[in-house]
Amino acid sequence: MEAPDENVVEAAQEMVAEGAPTFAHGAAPAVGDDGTADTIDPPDGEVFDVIVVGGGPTGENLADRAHAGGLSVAVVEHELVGGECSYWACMPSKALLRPVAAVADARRVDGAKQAVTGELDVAAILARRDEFTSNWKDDGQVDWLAKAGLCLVRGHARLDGERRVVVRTPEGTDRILNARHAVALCTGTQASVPDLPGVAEAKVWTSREATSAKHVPGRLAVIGGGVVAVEMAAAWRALGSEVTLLVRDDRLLTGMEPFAGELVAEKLAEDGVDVRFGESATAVRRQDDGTVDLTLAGGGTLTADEVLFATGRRPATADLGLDSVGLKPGSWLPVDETGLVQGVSGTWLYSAGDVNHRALLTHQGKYQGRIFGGAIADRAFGRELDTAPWGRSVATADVRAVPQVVFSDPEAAAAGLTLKQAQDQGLNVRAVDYDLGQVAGAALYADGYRGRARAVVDLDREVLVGVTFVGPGVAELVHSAAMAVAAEVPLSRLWHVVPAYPTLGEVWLRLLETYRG
Ligand SMILES: Cc1cc2nc3c(=O)[nH]c(=O)nc-3n(C[C@H](O)[C@H](O)[C@H](O)COP(=O)(O)OP(=O)(O)OC[C@H]3O[C@@H](n4cnc5c(N)ncnc54)[C@H](O)[C@@H]3O)c2cc1C
Ligand SMILES: NC(=O)c1ccc[n+]([C@@H]2O[C@H](COP(=O)([O-])OP(=O)(O)OC[C@H]3O[C@@H](n4cnc5c(N)ncnc54)[C@H](O)[C@@H]3O)[C@@H](O)[C@H]2O)c1
Repeated sequence: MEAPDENVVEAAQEMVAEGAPTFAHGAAPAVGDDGTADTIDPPDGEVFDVIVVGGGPTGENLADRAHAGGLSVAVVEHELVGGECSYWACMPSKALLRPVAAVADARRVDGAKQAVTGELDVAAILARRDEFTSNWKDDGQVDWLAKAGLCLVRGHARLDGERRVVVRTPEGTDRILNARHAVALCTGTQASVPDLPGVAEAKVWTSREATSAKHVPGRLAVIGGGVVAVEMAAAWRALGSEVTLLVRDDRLLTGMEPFAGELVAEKLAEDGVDVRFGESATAVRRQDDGTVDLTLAGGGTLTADEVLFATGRRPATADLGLDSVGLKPGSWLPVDETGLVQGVSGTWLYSAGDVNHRALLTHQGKYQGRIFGGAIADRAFGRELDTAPWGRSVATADVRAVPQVVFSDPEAAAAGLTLKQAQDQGLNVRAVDYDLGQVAGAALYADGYRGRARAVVDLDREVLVGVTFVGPGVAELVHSAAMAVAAEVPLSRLWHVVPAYPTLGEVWLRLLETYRG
């Protein structure tokens, strides 16, 4: 099976349909040739209108949009085209979790549960996961780049002053690229592991090992309480590991409404995960027999076969030549609303995706890629940008309407702000809550359905600024929430958006009825 790739399929179809040419290196048509563009006189090397560093989902989309806007684009990638998401993050993690959810759903329906008589087939799940990562080969995405008319440069890129990038190729030579208009840094993040005694020698797991492991560890200790910790604890528990989850906070998923973490923790514990709040490790030691001992902050030790540090991310900018443009190596790259890196003069240096720290999610990186790629082309051709909120050239949704799904059991799906985030922003809001189990569609979906929904209403404008659903099957509701929040649909009009009966979506009506009283 050829694994579908969420990052590229749509754009590939579009570009293939257009029959976009593959540029020879440096020979691409130059916008500067018409005399209207901002040009440079490169001392040496090849010249492109735009150089994109990092061929992850963000870089691919930004490159595609800049090219569609009429610019020649080089994409530099030092590992696999497709980035973290395709090989060690979204795709493999969801490939591990989907069979778990399918069986859990069947087990929640009387009449269906009787048909689930066996265990999960771990080997088949791992094999299917491997297919979804194309066995960690990027041929499919490399083909797409070529069809999209983008030039792939393999190697490690470093900035070397304004609009100049030096690429250390796999052969060990340096290739110099000059950008007429823009350099876009889309280098993503790496796992951030705390510098505990023994951690470097202990060969601990990060998200990379947790998503690509070929064997199920007997005992897995997971450190962290965020999305990676929750999803990977759920996946490996279902695949057979004894999992201990060490959470230094007093709840899981602190970025979401509190009830999300509560319901997820409850079910993880029911499924046999040992969830310990207010606990973390202070030292790690890999023993001669291969097991790992964790010294616990609260006293005592925990022995496991593997330990996963799911303790957040750091920007992949330590070896990117940032000092050559006055930026600090290893720092995040915050941007203005059009993607320009703050602290660098001119309109040539952009950053997009995880590395700018706006919203560490594939779909938001792709969104920024579309918006900033368009802004780069507009600036190159001297077109006026539309920078009003929700305008063509700004990534407003990053701050107002980010959707996210945690693929735990139950799923947690949210768009926009939590109640607390809205209050912290000074908005005059009210939370409207509803027990999802009371919705007919939910009762049909699963016997004894447990779930909850919250809408956060901006009382001054009577629009929604945030919506959260927690329960089996709610992932597919998230786009309705994102639409309501991003489109700022007045509640008076939402009243006319009639949910089909009997679906989970009827929760929308119940939330509105509860609000109206
Ligand atoms: C376990 C896990 C599960 C996740 N699940 C989801 C999910 O379900 N949904 C979701 O939306 N998000 C998910 N995420 C987050 C998602 O993976 C990231 O938001 C996304 O990958 C960011 O895309 P990016 O293109 O900005 O960066 P990346 O995907 O990290 O791509 C950056 C690319 O740049 C390359 N690069 C870096 N430095 C250089 C250099 N100097 N020279 C050349 N190339 C370079 C890298 O090799 C890489 O290919 C998950 C993350 C993890 C860890
Ligand atoms: N389904 C999805 O959308 C999905 C799935 C996985 C990851 N992601 C994204 O990837 C990013 C990374 O996820 P993550 O879970 O690694 O990071 P995170 O920042 O969401 O969570 C990190 C967790 O580690 C804990 N932690 C940090 N340092 C620690 C330390 N020294 N000791 C003990 N605990 C510590 C934090 O308290 C927190 O609970 C997130 O932004 C997330 O949105 C998304």
